Amino acid sequence: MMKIFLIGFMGCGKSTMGKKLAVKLGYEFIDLDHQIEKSLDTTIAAYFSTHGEAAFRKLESETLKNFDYPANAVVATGGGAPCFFDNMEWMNANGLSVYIEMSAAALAKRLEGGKEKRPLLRDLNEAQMIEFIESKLLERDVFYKRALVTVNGISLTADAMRAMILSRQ
Ligand SMILES: Nc1ncnc2c1ncn2[C@@H]1O[C@H](COP(=O)(O)OP(=O)(O)O)[C@@H](O)[C@H]1O
Ligand SMILES: O=C(O)C1=C[C@@H](OP(=O)(O)O)[C@@H](O)[C@H](O)C1
Ligand SMILES: [Mg+2]
Repeated sequence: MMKIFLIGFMGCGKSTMGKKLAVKLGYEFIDLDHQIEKSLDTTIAAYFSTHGEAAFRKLESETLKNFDYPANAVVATGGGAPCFFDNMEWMNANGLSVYIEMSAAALAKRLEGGKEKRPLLRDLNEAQMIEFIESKLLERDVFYKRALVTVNGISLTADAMRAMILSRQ
């Protein structure tokens, strides 16, 4: 039984690489944000604007801890998940956490086209984006650094992730 939790800032590739890694490992892929949207029958952006971030964080933590995981799974978490409640400790106690690390500048480039579905970014202009990412990354890095494995998100491949993970088992 193995659960791999992918963590890292918005845009580092948790959802994209998670799907590919799951195929490589023959594990199931679970995107916690998609699970939350499915259970709410609305988007995270819409939920944020009607209920606020605190309500979302509660729901996120409950989904993370109470999801009926298959035996072997690659789990893409949301970028804020490790930074609230005891979520990071829970992940480390229940699986292998993998931090996909990237610089603020590289993240800003990646996120240019993906702002709309991310409520924390959608209202920011280009200058505000880089400023926000820099300060938020600094604040969150202390949580991300508790991951059991760290990989660099630039030119990351599913094969490289697989090799890194298998070497830890
Ligand atoms: N390894 C990668 N190389 C290049 N682009 C990537 C990579 N991983 C993700 N992307 C792109 O970056 C953007 C954000 O990816 P996504 O998987 O949604 O990130 P996250 O789930 O961590 O927020 C998407 O446009 C995706 O196509
Ligand atoms: O960093 C965050 O606080 C968030 C990241 C998002 O997921 P991605 O990291 O997959 O974009 C999503 O959970 C929500 O918009 C909040
Ligand atoms: Mg994602």
